[in-house]
Amino acid sequence: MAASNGDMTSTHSAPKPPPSPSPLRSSRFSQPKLRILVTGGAGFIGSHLVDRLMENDKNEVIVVDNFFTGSKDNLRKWIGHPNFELIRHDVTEPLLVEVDQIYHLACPASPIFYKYNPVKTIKTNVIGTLNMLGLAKRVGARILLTSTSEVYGDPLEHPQKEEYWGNVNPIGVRSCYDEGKRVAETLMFDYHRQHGIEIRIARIFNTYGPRMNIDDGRVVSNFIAQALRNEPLTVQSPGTQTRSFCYVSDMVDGLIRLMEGDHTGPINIGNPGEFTMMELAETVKELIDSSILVKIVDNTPDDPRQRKPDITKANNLLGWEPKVKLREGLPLMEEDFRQRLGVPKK
Ligand SMILES: NC(=O)c1ccc[n+]([C@@H]2O[C@H](COP(=O)([O-])OP(=O)(O)OC[C@H]3O[C@@H](n4cnc5c(N)ncnc54)[C@H](O)[C@@H]3O)[C@@H](O)[C@H]2O)c1
Ligand SMILES: O=c1ccn([C@@H]2O[C@H](COP(=O)(O)OP(=O)(O)O[C@H]3OC[C@@H](O)[C@H](O)[C@H]3O)[C@@H](O)[C@H]2O)c(=O)[nH]1
Repeated sequence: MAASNGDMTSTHSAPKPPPSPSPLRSSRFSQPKLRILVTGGAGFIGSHLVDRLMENDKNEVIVVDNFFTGSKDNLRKWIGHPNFELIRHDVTEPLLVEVDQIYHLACPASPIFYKYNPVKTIKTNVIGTLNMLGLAKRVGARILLTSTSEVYGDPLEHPQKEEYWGNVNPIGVRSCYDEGKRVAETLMFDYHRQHGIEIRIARIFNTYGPRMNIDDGRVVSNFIAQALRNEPLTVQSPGTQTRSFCYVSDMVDGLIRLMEGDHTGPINIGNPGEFTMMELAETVKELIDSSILVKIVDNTPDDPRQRKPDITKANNLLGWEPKVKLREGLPLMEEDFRQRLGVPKK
């Protein structure tokens, strides 16, 4: 188990050795495939991750999802494949499967969905993560949590480094998600220190790309869908708030490098290109239709005013950096949205 240079765990007491994996792993007679569980694998990032994992014939992928925001459609091409299994299951209930790695993504990610049933969101983050850690402990699996830039809250440091502890409202309407993910990170490190579980934590910054729900509610999907429907782009006030947008293929690459590497994290995975929401609206207009209007609408409480990852760690420890610029990624998403909305390019 690695606690390497620059790793935050090196400042804590030495963790226990990890629990042993299944005896089958050391068999000299059979060479079993690597069994990988992806929770939330029917969602946006999860399904792209599954596509990448399934490219390797030595992997067997099990997806667990309750289909709250995810869909079987995202996995259609793998259903029936001998290396693939899809289980309808809610991670707030215990799960008994035999696996070697766990990518734990299950959790609604768009603010409109995680605020829809905040108690369920926090249960998913806390009980769901506890269940996946219990599973990792029993079977000796390595587990990766997709945490979030929202652990930095409305950040007072800019750009955000992993060492920054954040500025989060513990009782606000976003807290079910922000604080839920913070507790999930705590649980990961406690299981690591107390039980020697091999953990990996990715702090994901806003990610976009094909396959996002058309009505996901996040800003990139909203603007593209609005532009294609000839509706005004709804910029939430003041419009000067910033985000950094990472294309989904870069994100998946970062997650796999983190899982396969020697560093527990937390590690920021995101694209440091920073845009105001007004700039994003102007870029979408320029790409899709310059006659589209922009409408300033009310914002929601506790919306972070700025967000930009410092990716020095991802760069140095994982050899990772994003490749796809916003202006390259948006047209790929536009094409996917055109197909799904049935709006051909003029
Ligand atoms: N996309 C982003 O910008 C972003 C940013 C930061 C963190 N993340 C994290 O990445 C992960 C995936 O995000 P996404 O954008 O693909 O969102 P998504 O909503 O498309 O995917 C989440 C998936 O989890 C499933 N799910 C939700 N609750 C569940 C439960 N209790 N049991 C089983 N399955 C459940 C959903 O049905 C869905 O398939 C989430 O953990 C999210 O917090 C995403
Ligand atoms: O129609 C819209 C939607 C959103 N916005 C603005 O766009 C910005 C980004 O909002 P989004 O809803 O896309 O996403 P957020 O940045 O708030 O959270 C996101 O990033 C962190 C992840 O963990 C979350 O899963 C993800 O939703 C906000 O400032 C919001 O006010 C608009 O201007 N118009």
